[in-house]
Amino acid sequence: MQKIGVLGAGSWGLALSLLLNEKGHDVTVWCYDQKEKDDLLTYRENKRCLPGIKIPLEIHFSTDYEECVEGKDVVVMAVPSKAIRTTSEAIMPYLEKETVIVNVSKGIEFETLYTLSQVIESVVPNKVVVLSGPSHAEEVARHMPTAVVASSECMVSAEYIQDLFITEYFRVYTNPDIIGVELGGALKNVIALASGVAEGLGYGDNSKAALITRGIAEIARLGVAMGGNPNTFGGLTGIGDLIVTCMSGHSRNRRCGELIGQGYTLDEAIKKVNMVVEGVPTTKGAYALMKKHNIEMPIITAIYEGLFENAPVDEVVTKLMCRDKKMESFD
Ligand SMILES: NC(=O)C1=CN([C@@H]2O[C@H](COP(=O)(O)OP(=O)(O)OC[C@H]3O[C@@H](n4cnc5c(N)ncnc54)[C@H](O)[C@@H]3O)[C@@H](O)[C@H]2O)C=CC1
Ligand SMILES: O=C(CO)COP(=O)(O)O
Repeated sequence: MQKIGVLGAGSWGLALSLLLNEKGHDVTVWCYDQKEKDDLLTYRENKRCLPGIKIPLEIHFSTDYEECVEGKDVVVMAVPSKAIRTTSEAIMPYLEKETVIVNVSKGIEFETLYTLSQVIESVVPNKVVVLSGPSHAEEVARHMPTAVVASSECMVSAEYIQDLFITEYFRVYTNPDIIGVELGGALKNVIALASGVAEGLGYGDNSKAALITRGIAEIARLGVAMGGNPNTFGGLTGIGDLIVTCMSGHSRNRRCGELIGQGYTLDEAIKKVNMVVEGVPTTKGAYALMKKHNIEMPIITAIYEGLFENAPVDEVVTKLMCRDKKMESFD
């Protein structure tokens, strides 16, 4: 039995806590505030983001970092990307040096343009593993077969986390290409916003197939420029996660885009989704990375202009479709 702290009591933190508890581990979940903790203790369910999933009594809840981090073998970071740095700083005094950190959050820190493992590593000296892939919490919590990837610069740590999480319904591969794995997981959320907008505008499956296919070309172009292995973008954390997020009714990013396509403002759409929509802050980071690496990313540019420069959606679509004609390329 391993002692595990899970930071974040939203849908993903809870789905992974359930899995680890089923495997016989001792799990303590850090809650953002007293109300989140009280509701979980009262209802043994998170009605906001995982309704209908009961949380067993063996899973503990706390708002105290010390209780969730000190003496743990593994600490799972499942807070929104914007809170990864402050959370890393807050847990630093309680972390033991052997504790392995698993980041399951997806995003880019805008101020530094770091991936989230880079943010964590800039604060704490511990080994960091990224767990990523096509994995909606709503399905994992219901034991629906899912396959993901554990990635780290330290393969011993990646294999430890592979063993920790693997079950008959949750298959975990390893991949040493941490930058490729993380960029795939972060950037797919921006393309999923675009897929949602297409849905909201009443477009069909052709449009979504085009966004997915050209979207992965953009993600891979940036990912390779930043040192990622091109093969990673054809795998679970690349095209796999992009497909599920662009197509699934569970996706928060796709839903947010759909609402925007239907005419809601960005703020209204985020409020209606009522869970973290990582594609929105990630669009800013992706756009800045595109400029920094001098790369062409037309879909990400279109989403940036639509979200942050108030470009009307129909103009954005026309601009995207009427660019100079060219040969199909995959790099
Ligand atoms: N929900 C899913 O199916 C999956 C989510 N992810 C990623 O996991 C991360 C968390 O997502 P969800 O669990 O869906 O989010 P959520 O919105 O359901 O919950 C996030 C949790 O983080 C904590 N939190 C909220 N605001 C905070 C803040 N300002 N500072 C510190 N903690 C805060 C709270 O405990 C909250 O319940 C995101 O980066 C998401 O992209 C990755 C794979 C699957
Ligand atoms: O990363 C995810 C699935 O792999 C979750 O995506 P959403 O945040 O869009 O629901």
